[in-house]
Amino acid sequence: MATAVPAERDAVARAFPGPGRELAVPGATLHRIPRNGSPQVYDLLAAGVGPARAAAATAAALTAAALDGAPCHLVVSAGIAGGFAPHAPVGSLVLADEITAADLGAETADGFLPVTALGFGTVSHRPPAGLVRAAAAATGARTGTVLTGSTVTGTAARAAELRTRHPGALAEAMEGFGVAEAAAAHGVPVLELRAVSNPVGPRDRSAWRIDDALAALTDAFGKLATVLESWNPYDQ
Ligand SMILES: O=C(O)c1cccc(C(=O)CC[C@H]2O[C@@H](n3cnc4c(=O)[nH]cnc43)[C@H](O)[C@@H]2O)c1
Repeated sequence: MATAVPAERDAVARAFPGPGRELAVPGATLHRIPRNGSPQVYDLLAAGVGPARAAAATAAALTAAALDGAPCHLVVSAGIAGGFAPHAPVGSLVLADEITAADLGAETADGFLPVTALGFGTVSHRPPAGLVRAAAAATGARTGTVLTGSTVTGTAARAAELRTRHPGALAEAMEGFGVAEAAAAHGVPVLELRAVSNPVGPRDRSAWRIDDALAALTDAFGKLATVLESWNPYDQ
């Protein structure tokens, strides 16, 4: 599970009985939590803020696990996010059915072109649909696109532009696409679960509800655990 900052990682960790232990691998520090009655473990990672840092740390953790002979079966990008009103209000949970890079491309006189239109790479990853359905049913999360950007939206105009380009977008954060790129490079499926701490739009720090969002994240992971543990990776 890859969060951006330690406060998010600790919110996820509180959902599990623990205790965990710190494990340093080249390029990342993991917080390893045993799974009840199973030789398998949960590795929690505070990967850093932004898609590049998140991709680098997630890739390091995945490589370390593979070299250790215990490859990861699933990567979960998790944390707080901005929610597009009225679709994802503050305090709600959003599970990505699509993880999309919102600003990877080129600006032209005729508008934004995604990098795929330039003939490169990818701009979206799709988590396994069955797992998204089961996880949403267990947690009560709304499902939709979660956008990844390197810049937090700060105006109503930018929020409207993003919704016009991505009508299915429910939330905006800064790491999911980076985590998903690392997972894809390792052939590992990915989920993104976000708790909405603020509306996407005009900057208003007094409107942030970070503690409420972190509590919602803990609650969600408490409900998600049985879904993750019963999920068969061959049931995409
Ligand atoms: O200074 C600001 O105006 C501002 C507004 C919202 C969020 C921030 C952050 O520094 C948090 C970045 C951190 O949290 C995630 N996050 C939370 N809300 C949003 C958002 O509205 N848009 C994008 N990212 C958000 C993000 O994944 C980072 O990890 C500052």
